[in-house]
Amino acid sequence: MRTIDWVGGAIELIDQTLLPDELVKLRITTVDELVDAIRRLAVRGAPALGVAGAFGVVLADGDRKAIARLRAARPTAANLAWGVDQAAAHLEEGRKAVLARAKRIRDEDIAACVAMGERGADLLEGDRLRVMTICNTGALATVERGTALGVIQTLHERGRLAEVLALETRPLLQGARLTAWELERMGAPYRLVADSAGPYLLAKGGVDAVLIGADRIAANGDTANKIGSYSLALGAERAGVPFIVVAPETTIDAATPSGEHIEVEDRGDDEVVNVRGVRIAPEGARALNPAFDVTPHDLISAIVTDRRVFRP
Ligand SMILES: CSC[C@@H](O)[C@@H](O)C(=O)COP(=O)(O)O
Repeated sequence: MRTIDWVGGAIELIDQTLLPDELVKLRITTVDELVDAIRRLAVRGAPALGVAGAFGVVLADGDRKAIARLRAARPTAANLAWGVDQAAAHLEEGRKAVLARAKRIRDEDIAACVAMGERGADLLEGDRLRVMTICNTGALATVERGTALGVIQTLHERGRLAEVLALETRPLLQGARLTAWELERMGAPYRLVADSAGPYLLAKGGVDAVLIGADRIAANGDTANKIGSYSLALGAERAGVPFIVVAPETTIDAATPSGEHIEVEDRGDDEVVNVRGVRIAPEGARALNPAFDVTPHDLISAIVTDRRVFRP
């Protein structure tokens, strides 16, 4: 099953806001519907956003304003603007050429995830690995298989996975709702942990590697990823645990020199003061809600892409 695809002249994607309770596919036929799906995280994860952006240009039918709206729907994941630009570069050649480029981006993403899974699993040493991860970097964040969770799936398929510690990932619980759902379907052993338990569990020595994805990697290796990644990087360094970023080359933004230039999306108060529609803070409570943080390159042991391994 693909997270996102082009089916019968429209985008078909899994509505991730309904997981793990319901597995429902949305059929998207306009750019406005797609922008709405991206903003409310029905489709999410950097590589999946790249594919969504590319197919979205087909739906835009040459409307430059609609393409600009789509490109700006979420600012941090490099892949969204990249996918839009790649497809839009073929606008002069007509709709067929735009659709062909978008389909190639989808197919390249599938191949990239297979390559990252193998390269990441080859890089790790040991036979009974206990790994920690945050957010969701699985098939749901790509077209198939995923990035960091793709490495974990490959380890599981090779019989080398002892356990995954998956951070629940407040405020939107991508770890609890999506990663746990994917690990269940894989039949992989896992336990969920509260985000604040991450660095303590690293310090206690129960983890062999931290594997995360990336939303944007600056030219110097500084990496934006889901909020909470930075505290895991600090905890991993202190504990001497490898901290590994797994992302396709399409997430590398060579035009951004370092992390301080990365725009971090602020998603507003509601997601923090409410959990799945239930208010948990007093009326009038305000919140800060950065969706991502930036891990400096010196805290990263390796960046595994579909083509190579960087050691910053
Ligand atoms: C393979 S996905 C890499 C990242 O996009 C992922 O770790 C992440 O932070 C996603 O954030 P989200 O806000 O759910 O789109």
